[in-house]
Amino acid sequence: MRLMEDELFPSTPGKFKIERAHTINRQFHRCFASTSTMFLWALFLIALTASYLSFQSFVDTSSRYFNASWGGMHWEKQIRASATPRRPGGVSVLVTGAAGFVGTHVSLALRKRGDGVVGLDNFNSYYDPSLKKARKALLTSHGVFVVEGDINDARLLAKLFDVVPFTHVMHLAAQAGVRYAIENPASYVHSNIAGLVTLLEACKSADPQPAIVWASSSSVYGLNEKAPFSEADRTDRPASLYAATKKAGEEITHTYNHIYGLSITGLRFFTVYGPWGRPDMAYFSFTRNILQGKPITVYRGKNHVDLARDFTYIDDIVKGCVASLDTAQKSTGSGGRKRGPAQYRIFNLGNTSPVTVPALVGILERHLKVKAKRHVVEMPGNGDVPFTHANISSARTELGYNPTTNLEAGLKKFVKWYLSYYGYNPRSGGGATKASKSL
Ligand SMILES: O=C(O)[C@H]1O[C@H](OP(=O)(O)OP(=O)(O)OC[C@H]2O[C@@H](n3ccc(=O)[nH]c3=O)[C@H](O)[C@@H]2O)[C@H](O)[C@@H](O)[C@H]1O
Repeated sequence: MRLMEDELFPSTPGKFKIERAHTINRQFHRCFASTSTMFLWALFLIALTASYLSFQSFVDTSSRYFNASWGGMHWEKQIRASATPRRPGGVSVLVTGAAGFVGTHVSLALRKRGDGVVGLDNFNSYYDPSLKKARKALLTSHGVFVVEGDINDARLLAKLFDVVPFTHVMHLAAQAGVRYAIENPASYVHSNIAGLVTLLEACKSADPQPAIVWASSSSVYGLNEKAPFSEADRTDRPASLYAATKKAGEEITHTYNHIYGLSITGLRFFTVYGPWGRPDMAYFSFTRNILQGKPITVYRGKNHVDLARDFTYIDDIVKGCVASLDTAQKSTGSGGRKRGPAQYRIFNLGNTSPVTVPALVGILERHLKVKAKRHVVEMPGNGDVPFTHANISSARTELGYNPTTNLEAGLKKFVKWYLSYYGYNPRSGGGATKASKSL
């Protein structure tokens, strides 16, 4: 085997060879010297890149910190102040979806009687976020602090429970709307399944564990034909993905109740309407179109049967929500472990008197004093059910729930609010022209 030395010092001695050997030797040292210089340069470049990257990450972290909509001592102080009850025996409630329709009303009702309330809302653009901002402004004016954040943000939830020992969670954040699920199915999984689980994980780990009251839906009855709908009826035939995610929510909350001892109350809301309502709902969009002289599409069921809903006025729903909070027993777990069986309830919150969609349009025409341009079409197969009708005897017995507002009276209040909020200008129905400060 030839050694490297043999290459440099060939076996036959001679001047040339010796000189050549010296030359090679010099080249070797030069080469070695340049390699070590390169090595130093490489080291220098690596160090430079590393300092640049760590500086970048420092800038990123700092800007995230400074741009974050939550966190910091001032923020924590605001959260604590908002969560502190102002009456003896008052409760401290985290309301998710607080800038939503039901969330705003429930938060205000709790605040007005002296409970501590902190709101959480992601202000997504499913419908006009300016309406959500106006609701937030209303809450702020009543001393309710609303955090801008998502129920999927586990860090934020952990922080909120770290700052405040909430006694209750009123979980109203959700992707609502029956027919929109055809367009954006993932949003239902994101909010109604993944978001719910993230919230329950935070609640289960919180110390103390809060009692949870949350919004299920009348839509879980799906293709049920037995009327009125009772809590014990079948709910395994949902007609829309929305309904399926709400039904899944009932199963998921049951699991957390069973494993971790979380106190759970699920409320099946029946087509809730009223002031500060949701623009995607029929009564709201019909009002806008009627005032703008645009046609409205009225769906009709099979064999020309009118569709009907057990429309429920917001004030009645709020009473049901508050009564649910008041009658909720404490969760039994701690440190993420169940210590005993916990309460699990499901209630219908409806009005018990279904009204057909054409009759709803008739009431709106009277209150608005404008005739609607009705465009009647067959109900598309996109998740709608022909009718809903609540049996509310359980809620009556256990919550003292007693709805008192019929559709005629409720829509009168809605129209009054609509005109005060959007103004009489028929072109302004899509955006706020003035924000009312009262309900
Ligand atoms: O109780 C619930 O669990 C749900 O209530 C609500 O759903 P729905 O009862 O479907 O209300 P909503 O859309 O106002 O349609 C009312 C009627 O108008 C008909 N309808 C609707 C739109 C239209 O353009 N034309 C029409 O005839 C339509 O066919 C229907 O017959 C909530 O949106 C939902 O989030 C959920 O909470």
